[in-house]
Amino acid sequence: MADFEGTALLTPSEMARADELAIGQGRTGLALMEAAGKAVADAVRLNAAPQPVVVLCGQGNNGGDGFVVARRLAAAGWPVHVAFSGHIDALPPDARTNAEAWTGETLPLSPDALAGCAIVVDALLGAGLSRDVSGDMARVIDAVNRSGRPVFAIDIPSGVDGATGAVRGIAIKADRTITFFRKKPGHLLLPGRGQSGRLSVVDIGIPGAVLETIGVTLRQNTPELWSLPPLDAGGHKYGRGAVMVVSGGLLNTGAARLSARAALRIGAGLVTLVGSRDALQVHAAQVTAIMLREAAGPEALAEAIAAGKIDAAVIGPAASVGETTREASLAILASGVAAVLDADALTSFAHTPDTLFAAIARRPDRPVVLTPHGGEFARLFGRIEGSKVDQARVAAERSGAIVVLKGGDTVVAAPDGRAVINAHASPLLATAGSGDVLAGMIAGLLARGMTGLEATCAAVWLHGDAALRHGRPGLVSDDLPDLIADAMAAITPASLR
Ligand SMILES: NC(=O)C1=CN([C@@H]2O[C@H](COP(=O)(O)OP(=O)(O)OC[C@H]3O[C@@H](n4cnc5c(N)ncnc54)[C@H](O)[C@@H]3O)[C@@H](O)[C@H]2O)[C@@H](O)CC1
Ligand SMILES: Nc1ncnc2c1ncn2[C@@H]1O[C@H](COP(=O)(O)OP(=O)(O)O)[C@@H](O)[C@H]1O
Ligand SMILES: [K+]
Repeated sequence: MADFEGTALLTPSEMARADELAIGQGRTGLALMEAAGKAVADAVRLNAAPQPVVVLCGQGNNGGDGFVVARRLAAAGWPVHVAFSGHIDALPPDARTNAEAWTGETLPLSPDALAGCAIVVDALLGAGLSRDVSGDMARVIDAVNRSGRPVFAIDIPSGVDGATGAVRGIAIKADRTITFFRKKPGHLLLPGRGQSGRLSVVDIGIPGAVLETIGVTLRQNTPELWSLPPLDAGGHKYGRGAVMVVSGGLLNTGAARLSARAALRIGAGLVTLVGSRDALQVHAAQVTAIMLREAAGPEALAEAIAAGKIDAAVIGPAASVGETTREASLAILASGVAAVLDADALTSFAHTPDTLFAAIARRPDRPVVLTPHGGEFARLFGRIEGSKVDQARVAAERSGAIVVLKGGDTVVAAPDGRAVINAHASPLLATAGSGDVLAGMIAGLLARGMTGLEATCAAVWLHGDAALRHGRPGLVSDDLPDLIADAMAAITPASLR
C-alpha cells in the first residue's frame, strides 16, 4: 500500500507524541499553540463579519488554544468574551501563558455565558478527554447544542473521544471543527464524525517526518492509498481475471446476481454464477454477459474453480446458513483462490469460527476477505472490546483475513495491524443488497490482481462513491453496479481508461 502520509490518522496519544517530537526538533509548545489558535481565529473571521463570540475554555491546552483565539479575534476588532471556570494557576504552562495574556472579559463557565453571543468557539476539551463529561461542563454543552448558534470546535468537539469517536456522556455538536497536523480517528468514526461538522486540518508547524517515527498504521480511505490496475492494450479477458459467485437456491438468487454484476462492472474479465440447476434457470432469464455453471456440493465447486481458471470467489450472499454453505466455503478456501466470504458464509461459522480460521491459515499465500456487518461480526467474533478500529484489528489478526467491518464508518483491517477508516459513503447504502454488491466489487478487484488490502479499500471507496453519485433519494442496490463505471472513470486518467 502506498505510504501517502496525508491520509494518516493519529490517536490522541500519537498526536501528543507528534507534539513532543516536534518540540524535540526545535518547535516550542507555545508556537504550536499560537499557530493552532491563529488557524481557528482565521476560520471564524473568514466565516462572517464581526459579531459577538464566546470562547468556552477548559482546563487544558485545548483551553489554551481558546485563549489564543479570543486574543486574536479581539485584536481584529471582534466583540469577544471568554467563559472559563478554574484557576489560571492550574493550567498547563503554555495554556497559562495565553490565559494571562488575555485581557478581555472572562465570565464563569455556565449557560449564562452564552447570552448575547452569535458564535461559539469550543475550547473545552480536546485530546485530553479522559472521562465522561458531567456537571457544569455538561450543562454548558447541552445549552450550546440547544442554542442553534454556529459552533467552531477546536481540535475535536468537546466530549468526543478522539481515539474512538464515542460521545463521552455528552458532546458539542459543531458546525466546523479545525484540527491540527492530521485527522484523528474520532473525526471519522461514528458518532464523532456527525458531531464534527465540516472538518479542516491545518498545518501548525509539526514536520511530516515525525509520522515515520510514530509508525502510523491507521489511515483514511482515499484513492491515494491504492490504484486500479491499468488496462493493457494487448490484454485479453483471461488476463483481467475470472470471478466465481456461488448462488443461493431457487428462491434466493438475486443477491449472488448483484455480486456477479458488480464483479463484472469493476473490471473482472469473466464472471460465472455457480449453483443448482433450478437456481441457474432463474439466473438464465436475467443475465447476459455473466456465465452460468451448474455445481452443487463442495467437489463440484472445486471442479468449477479449476475448470473456470477462477482467480477469486464470492460466497455468502443469500447462500443459506448451515452445513452446505460451510462445506462450500471450505472447498473454496482449500482451492487457494482469493476469497470473499460475506453474509450467510460468515454466519455459517458462528459456532465453529476456529474451523474457518484454520482453513484460512492453511493457505496464507492468497487473500481472504471477510465482510461482516455488525451483527455478523458479533456472531463470528463474539464481543471484542475497544473502538471499531480495535475490534476490526483483533478480528483480522484472529482470523488471518482482511476484515471489513461495515456500516456508515466502515473499517478495513489487515492481519498485520494496518487499518483504514472509510468515510466516503452515503446512508443511501443502508438498503437490502448493497453489501452483496460490495462483496462482488472486492472479488472483481482481487481477480484483477490487486493485493488484498488495496482491492478491499478500493472497492469500499468506489462502493461509497457509487452511492454518492446517485445523488438523490431512492437508491436501490440494483442501481449500484451501473454507477461503478463513473466512479472508476473519475479516478482514472483518460489515457488509461
Ligand atoms: N498535541 C499538539 O500538538 C498540540 C495540542 N494542542 C491542543 O492541546 C489539546 C490537548 O491538550 P491537553 O492534553 O491539555 O488536553 P485537554 O485540553 O483536552 O484537556 C485536559 C484537561 O481536561 C480535563 N478533563 C479530561 N476529561 C474531562 C472531562 N470529561 N470533564 C472535565 N474535564 C476533563 C483533564 O483533567 C485536564 O485538566 C489538543 O486537543 C489541542 O487543542 C495545541 O495547543 C497545539 C499543539
Ligand atoms: N448509514 C450508512 N452509511 C454509509 N454506508 C452504509 C450505511 N449503512 C450501511 N452502509 C453500507 O451498506 C452496505 C450494507 O451491507 P449489508 O449490511 O451486508 O447489506 P446486505 O446484506 O443487504 O447486502 C455496507 O457496505 C455498509 O457499509
Ligand atoms: K474542543
